[in-house]
Amino acid sequence: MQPGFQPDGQIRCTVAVEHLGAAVPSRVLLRDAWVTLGRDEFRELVLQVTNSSGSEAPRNFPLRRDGVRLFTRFVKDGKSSVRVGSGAIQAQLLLSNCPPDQLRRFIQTLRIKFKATLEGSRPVTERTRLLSGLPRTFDTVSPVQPRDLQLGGVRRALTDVAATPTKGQTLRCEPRKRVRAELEEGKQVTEIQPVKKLPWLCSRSALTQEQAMVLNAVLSGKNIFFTGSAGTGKSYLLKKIVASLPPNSTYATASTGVAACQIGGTTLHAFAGIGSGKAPLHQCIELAKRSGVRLQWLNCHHLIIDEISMVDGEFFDKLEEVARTVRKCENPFGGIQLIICGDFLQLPPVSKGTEQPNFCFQAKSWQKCIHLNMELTKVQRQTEKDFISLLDSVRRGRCTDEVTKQLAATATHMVERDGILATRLCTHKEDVELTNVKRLRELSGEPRSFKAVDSDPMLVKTLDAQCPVSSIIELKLGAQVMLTKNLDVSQGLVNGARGVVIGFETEGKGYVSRLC
Ligand SMILES: Nc1ncnc2c1ncn2[C@@H]1O[C@H](COP(=O)(O)OP(=O)(O)OP(=O)(O)O)[C@@H](O)[C@H]1O
Repeated sequence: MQPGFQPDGQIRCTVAVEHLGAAVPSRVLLRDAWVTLGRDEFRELVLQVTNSSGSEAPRNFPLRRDGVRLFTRFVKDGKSSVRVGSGAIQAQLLLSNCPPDQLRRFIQTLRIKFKATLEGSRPVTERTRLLSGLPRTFDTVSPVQPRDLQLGGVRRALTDVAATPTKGQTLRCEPRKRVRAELEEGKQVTEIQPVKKLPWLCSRSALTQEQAMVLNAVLSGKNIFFTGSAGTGKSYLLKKIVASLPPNSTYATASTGVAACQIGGTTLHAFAGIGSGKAPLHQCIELAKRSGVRLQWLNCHHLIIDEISMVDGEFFDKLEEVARTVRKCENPFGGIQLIICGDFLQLPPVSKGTEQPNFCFQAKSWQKCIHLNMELTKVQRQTEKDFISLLDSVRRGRCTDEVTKQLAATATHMVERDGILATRLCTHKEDVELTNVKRLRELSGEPRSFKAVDSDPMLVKTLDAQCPVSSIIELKLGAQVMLTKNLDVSQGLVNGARGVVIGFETEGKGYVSRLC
C-alpha cells in the first residue's frame, strides 16, 4: 500500500466505543485506531476496531440486518457515528479526526456493502451461528464491484450519498420483509441500469494528473511547495488536500484573509499568534508560548500556507525558529509537515518605499524546510488559448504592443455580479479617490456621512495616518463598498470582500449586501 493511502473499507481515526445496552454504560477511547470493514465466517459484515499500537485485541462489531444506524451530518468535519446491535448488546462507535474524504468513501462503501449483503444473501440465524463450529475469521471487504451496485436498495443508498455527501440523514436499514417485497414486485437485477461510476471515483478523478501527483506527495508526508500560474487549480487542490488530512492536526492558512476564506482556513498571522512578527525573536517566542497559541503550535502536524508569495522571508524564518522552540523539536519547522502553495510571479510581500521585497524562497530556512517543488501547468479556469497566453505574458511581465492593445480594449467593460461591480485597480491612491467620488456622485439619493469615533484621542493622528480609510466616509444607497480589514474570516468578512449598500438603519448604520 502507498504511504498515506487506505483502501475504501478502512480508515484511521479516533474512536470512542460506547456500550449503551449494559446496565452501566461504559466508554473506551482509542485516540489512534484503525476501523476496518470486513466479513466474518458467515460472510456477514463486521466493523473491526484495532488500536493502531496493536496493544489490544481487535474489537468486532457485527453489522446485523436489524440494528445499524449511521449518523453522517458531520462527515465534512471528519466525524461520524455508527450504532450497532440492539438491547443489551447495543454499542455506538464515535469516529472523529478522520480525513473527511476518506471518511466519506468509507461510509459510502459501508452503505453499499451493507445494502448488497442485505439484498444478496439470506440472514444467518443465531441457531446456525451457535451450531456451525466454523473457526472465527475476519476478511477485509473487497473494493466495491459493479455487482454490488446491481440491486435496487444499493442504487438508492448510492443516490442518497451522492446527493447529500456531507449533510446527515440517519440511515436506518430496512427490514428484510420490505426487500423481499421489492424483489417480488419485479425489481430484478436485469431491470436495473448499472451505476457506471461511483461518486468517490468521480471525485478522485476530478483531480488532473499533475494535481493528483501533488496530493500523493502530500499524503506520503513530504514537505512540499507547489506553484502554477493563475487558474491552474492551486486553491482547488488545496481544498482537496485539506479534506485528505486529519482535521484535528491540520491547519489551513493563507497570507491574506481573502485567500484563507477560499480554503476555509485562517490567516497565517492569526495561526502563528506572534503579531506582525516584527518584534525580536525572543518576544515572538514569548507570544507563541501563550497557552492558546502554544496549544495550536503543538497540535499542528500539517501546516498549509496558501498565497505564499505575499509572506515575507524574514517572517517565515521567524516562524521556523518559533516552531522549533515552542515544539521543542530541532527538525525543520519543528517537525511540522509544510504544504505551501502560491505563485511567486503574483503579488510580492509588502515592502516599504523602494525596499526590495524579501520573498519566502529567499528565507534562510526555505531550502531545509522544503523537500519537493512541483508545478501545475494546465490552466483550469479558462480554455481560450489566446486569453491564456495573454495572461501568461502579463504574468511574466512581457507586455508587448499586442498584449497592451488587447488589454486596453477591455478598459471600459462593466463586469457585474449581483449588483456588485468588478473592482477597478488604479496605480495611485489619488486616482482611487477620484473614481470613488465620481461614482458616488453619479448615484441618485441623499449622501450620508459616517464619522470615525476613536476611543483614544491621543491616537487619533496616528490612526488617521495609518488607516486606509479616511475618518469621514460618505455613502448612498447603491454605493459600492469594500472591507479594508479582516472582521471574521470564517464568515467571509475579510479584507477586500466586496458589497453594495442596500439600506440604512434609522440611527445611520448601513446594511450591505455582500459578495466575498
Ligand atoms: N481538477 C479540476 N477539475 C475541475 N475544475 C477545476 C480543477 N482544478 C481547478 N478547477 C477550477 O479552475 C478554477 C481555477 O482554480 P483555482 O482558483 O484553484 O486556481 P488557482 O491556481 O488557485 O488560481 P489563482 O492563482 O488565480 O488563485 C476554479 O474555478 C476551479 O474550480
